[in-house]
Amino acid sequence: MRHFLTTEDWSQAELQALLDDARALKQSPQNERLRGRRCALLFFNPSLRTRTSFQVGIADLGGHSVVLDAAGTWPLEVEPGAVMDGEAEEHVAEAARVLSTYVDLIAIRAFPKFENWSREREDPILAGFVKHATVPIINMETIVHPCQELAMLMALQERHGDLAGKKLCLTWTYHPKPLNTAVANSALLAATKMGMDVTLLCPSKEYILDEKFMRAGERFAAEHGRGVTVTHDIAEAYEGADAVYAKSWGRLDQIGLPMADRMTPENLKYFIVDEEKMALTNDATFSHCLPMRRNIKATDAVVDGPNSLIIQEAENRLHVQKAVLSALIGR
Ligand SMILES: CC(=O)N[C@@H](CCCN)C(=O)O
Ligand SMILES: NC(=O)OP(=O)(O)O
Repeated sequence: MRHFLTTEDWSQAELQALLDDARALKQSPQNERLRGRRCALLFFNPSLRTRTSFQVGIADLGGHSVVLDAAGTWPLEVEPGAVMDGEAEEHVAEAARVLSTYVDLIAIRAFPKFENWSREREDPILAGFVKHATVPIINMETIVHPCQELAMLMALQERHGDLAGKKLCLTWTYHPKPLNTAVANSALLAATKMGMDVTLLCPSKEYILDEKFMRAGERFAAEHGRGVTVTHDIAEAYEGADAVYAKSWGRLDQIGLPMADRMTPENLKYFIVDEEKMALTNDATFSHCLPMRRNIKATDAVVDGPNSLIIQEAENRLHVQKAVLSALIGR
C-alpha cells in the first residue's frame, strides 16, 4: 500500500508518470477508474482549491467523497500515550481505524499550529493517520504540499518543456502574518527533483527553510549536477530566472513566541513581486499557490500579466490529484 505524503519518497520517474497521466486527464477528464471507491477528505484548515478539486476530481473518476471539517468532528489527540484530560475527545488511533472501515482512502489537511516546531516538523497528525489507518493517505497540505508542487511542475512543463537546467527563483514575499512554510518546502523539493537550479531568496538567514528540506533539495539538485543557492540579494535571485515562484512564510526561530512578536516587519514589504524585479529575469513565468493578497505579495501587473501561471497551476490541481488518486486506489 502506497501513500502520497511528500514527493520526497517518489522518484523523478514516478512523479513524471503522474504528470504525464495528469496531462492525459486534462484532455479526457472523465473515466471509471475510481468506480465504487470512497474517499474521506479531512480538513483542519480552510480551503477553496483543495476541497473543490478533490471532490470534483473524485466524482470525475466515478468515486465518492465525504468532506469532514475538523470543526464538525471530535477534537483529536495524536500523541501516543496521551492522558486525554484536555480538549480532545478522540484519539487518532480510533479515528483512523474507524474511517478505514468506511472509506478506501483518507486525505488530510493539517497545518502546523506553529507552537512547537521541533514536534510539528515531524508532521504528527499526518503521521498518526499513517500509523493507524489501513488505507492509503494523501497529504492535502501539512508541513509540505505535494499536490500543489505537482500542479506547479505541470504548469511549468506546459510552458517551459523540460525543466532540467532552468533557473527557479523561489522568493519569500511579504504577508503580515507568519504563514506556513509548506508550499515553499514543496516548491524546493519538486523543482530540484526535476533538475532545476533553485535560488531561494529571503530577507535574512532567519527565514531559511527547515534544514531537512534544504538538505533534501540540495541532494536532489546534486543528482542532476545542479544546486540550491540561498541569497538575500533581490537582483542576484531574479537575474536570469526562467520562473519566479512566490510564497510568504514565518521565521521558524520565532515559533512559540506570542503572535504579536511574530508578525512580519513592514519594512520587508519591498520583497513584493513587481514588474521591475521581473524585468531582471529571462522573461520568467510567475506563479503562486493561491490564495494571494494582491499588491502585497505581487502587483496586479505581474499577477494579470501574460507570464502569470496562477490560474493554470490552480486548474492543474484537479488533474494531478486525479493522477495521484488513480495511482493509489485506481482500478
Ligand atoms: C493565508 C494563508 O494561510 N495561506 C496559506 C495557504 C496555502 C495554500 N493552501 C499559506 O500561504 O500558507
Ligand atoms: N493552494 C491551495 O491549496 O489552495 P486552498 O488553500 O484554497 O485549498
